[in-house]
Amino acid sequence: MLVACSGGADSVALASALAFEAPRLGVRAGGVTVDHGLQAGSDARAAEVVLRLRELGLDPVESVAVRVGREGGPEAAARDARYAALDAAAERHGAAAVLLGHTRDDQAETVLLGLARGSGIRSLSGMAAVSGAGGRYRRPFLQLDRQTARKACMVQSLSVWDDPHNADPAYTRSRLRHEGLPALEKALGKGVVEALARTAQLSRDDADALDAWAGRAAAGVRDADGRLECAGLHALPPAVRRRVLRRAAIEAGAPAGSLFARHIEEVDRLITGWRGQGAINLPGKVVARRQGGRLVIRQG
Ligand SMILES: Nc1ncnc2c1ncn2[C@@H]1O[C@H](COP(=O)(O)OP(=O)(O)OP(=O)(O)O)[C@@H](O)[C@H]1O
Repeated sequence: MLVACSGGADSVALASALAFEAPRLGVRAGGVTVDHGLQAGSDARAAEVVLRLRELGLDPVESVAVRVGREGGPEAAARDARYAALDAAAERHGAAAVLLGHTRDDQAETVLLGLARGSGIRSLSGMAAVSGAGGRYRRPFLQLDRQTARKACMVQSLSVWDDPHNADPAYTRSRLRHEGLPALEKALGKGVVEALARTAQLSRDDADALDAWAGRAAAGVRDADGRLECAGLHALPPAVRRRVLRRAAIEAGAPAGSLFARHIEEVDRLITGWRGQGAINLPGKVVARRQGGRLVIRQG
């Protein structure tokens, strides 16, 4: 197992927990830190994290420098580069799992961000405890509050580094962390973070059930040429129909990350609205076109 450590309290606490548990679990435990190169001195900090991980007894430990592109904004680009580097590190070391330090507070923030975007329940289900190809990514602290992780570091005198981005009001997530959630806790009580994390779990179960339903429904409305029958689609509950449409768009080559609810709603109106004919352009050069009683979604 490899722990992905930024040097922040959450992932340092996780690294220490992994080092402690590894002998009992009978696993070899290592660590990796990613240097995004976005701030002056980030390489020195990465070297410091490597030292700390070694002191905890983790082996192998490495720091990986990545080049962050600009696509989708700096936060998204850094995340993409980080996951690519973590994937490569897992391959290099033959690691079955990469542990991430996301906590219940991160989960609550993710749910609120989804709510504010007007997303469906898949977004409200936040981060999964297990994700990635072959279930590589694990988030063992997803039920743990951030304060406990911080305390664990203090009790063990583990030095941690606070990413200045996490406190920078220019970032939506940071405003939510430092202003939004405390205000919500003041108004609604301390249990709000835990409640939001529970919402995430309930939404995940519901979203999984709807996805399974949509998988079966898709087979029922598709003709031999892969076109979708509008009458069959129309008869489906909207939540299932939108999932069938989304799945068809992704199969036609639309990148899942750029396919938003508003795109699917537009395609949905080709079936349910007055626009009997017409075409909707989707990301990835995919076009959804109504042809009489059929809907064709393919590369345009
Ligand atoms: N530069 C990095 N190198 C390695 N892993 C990272 C890095 N940045 C983030 N991670 C991993 O992703 C998790 C979530 O990171 P994120 O920045 O979203 O949250 P955070 O609350 O700042 O976490 P932390 O307190 O551990 O830095 C971290 O706990 C860690 O496991």
